Amino acid sequence: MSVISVQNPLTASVSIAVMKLTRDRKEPSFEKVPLEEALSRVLASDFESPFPLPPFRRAAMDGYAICASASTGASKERPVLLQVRDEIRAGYVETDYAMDDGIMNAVRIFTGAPVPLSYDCVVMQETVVERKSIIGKPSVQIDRPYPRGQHIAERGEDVPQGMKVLYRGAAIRAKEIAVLASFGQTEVTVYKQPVIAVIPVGDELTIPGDQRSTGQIYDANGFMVSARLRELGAKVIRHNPVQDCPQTLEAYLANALEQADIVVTTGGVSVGDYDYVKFVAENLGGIPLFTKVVMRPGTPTSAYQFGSKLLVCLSGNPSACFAGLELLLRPVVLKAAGRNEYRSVWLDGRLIDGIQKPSPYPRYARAFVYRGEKEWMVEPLRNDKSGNVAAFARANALVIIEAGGAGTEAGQEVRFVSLTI
Ligand SMILES: Nc1nc2c(c(=O)[nH]1)N[C@H]1C(S)=C(S)[C@@H](COP(=O)(O)OP(=O)(O)OC[C@H]3O[C@@H](n4cnc5c(N)ncnc54)[C@H](O)[C@@H]3O)O[C@H]1N2
Ligand code: MOO
Repeated sequence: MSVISVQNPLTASVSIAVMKLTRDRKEPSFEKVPLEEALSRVLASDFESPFPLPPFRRAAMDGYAICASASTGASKERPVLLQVRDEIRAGYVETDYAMDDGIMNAVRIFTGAPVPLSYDCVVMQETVVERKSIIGKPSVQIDRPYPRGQHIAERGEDVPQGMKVLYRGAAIRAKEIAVLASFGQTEVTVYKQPVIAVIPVGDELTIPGDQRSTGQIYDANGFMVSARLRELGAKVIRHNPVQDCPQTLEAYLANALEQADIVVTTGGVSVGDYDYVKFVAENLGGIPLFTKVVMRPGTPTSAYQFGSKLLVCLSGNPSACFAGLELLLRPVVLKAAGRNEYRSVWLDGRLIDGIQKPSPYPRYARAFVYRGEKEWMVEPLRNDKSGNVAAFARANALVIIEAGGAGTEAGQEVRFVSLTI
């Protein structure tokens, strides 16, 4: 029989619950993947630049490469005329020219092209007078002095060779892909993704595409949790809803715990006669980490340890499921994926509307946050009942309302967690 009773739950605050869930997550093992498949994965080692960037000295403007000293003393009244000896386009092989004896000259050059070492300055074409010549080479008229180094990007100026540019545990997004591509990488060493099984529980649940009978609803949580976990970098095994039957549930959980690193259930975790999830978890030998969280919605959220594996039981009410997913599951999944920053980031904002919902526990309400003139403005969503899935769409934050009292008034300073990754 259950050792954790309704009267005597193992209660945890949100921060303790997160600590219990994350503390034993070990560094994942790693694998190599092709560059384009590295998107949304996590770097498993620091990345050092194998060569300098830019890899050669290059022009930063379209114009002419000159020796800055050739322009010394140049003015409108006493312009300097330089013969244009050659043209260098982007993609040309890096070359050098021996300076013609005593002759000051220039080369036509374009942005991104290698600047020959004999030249130390690039002048923009708009600032000179270009002189065509019918016979012989064209020339360029310079009528002001230019500084050395102008419009030249030196080799290694952006990134010297051997510099750490990306760090282990960083999420790989488009900009990290750009860095790796810049250094010619075809493969990336990434952490293996955690495998997470998602099991919605409830006799009333059916799935889109199946016939829905009276009294049934479509499973929203299973799809929501699976999608979010994928966004967070997990490999997800989404199960269709399982009935409120202890034997069936036990078979599913036992199997899922074999296949996955983390198993997530939704629903069937409260105090009803047919809420079997906790009972089955204990029957299977799970060590309870907590069976109640000081939060609303999502109070019945529970978690069990099975050796190195975890079972996280989210509430069935979609908003409670959502709060548990963002506040408790997100940090665990990020850490299991190898991310070095996995904790929620709390920001301060100002409520633009009151939330008159008394609660003995801190309330985590869905909200829309936007930037005001000086601070973040927090707009609580209307009709934010536990089961109102439609209120999700606009939410981009969870705002915390302190426990006790009758709720919070407009104008109050509040803390919120942003729901972007
Ligand atoms: N006597 C008490 N009753 C309840 C208590 C309590 O303390 N004493 N707690 C309430 C609170 S708070 C919550 S939250 C719910 C949580 O119950 P469960 O987590 O066991 O969830 P269910 O009962 O299975 O479902 C609740 C609700 O959500 C709908 N649901 C369930 N799964 C899904 C899904 N996958 N997609 C969409 N909607 C889903 C379900 O049909 C119910 O309407 O318990 C209160 N009761
Ligand atoms: O706490 Mo329930 O979790 O109100 O929605």
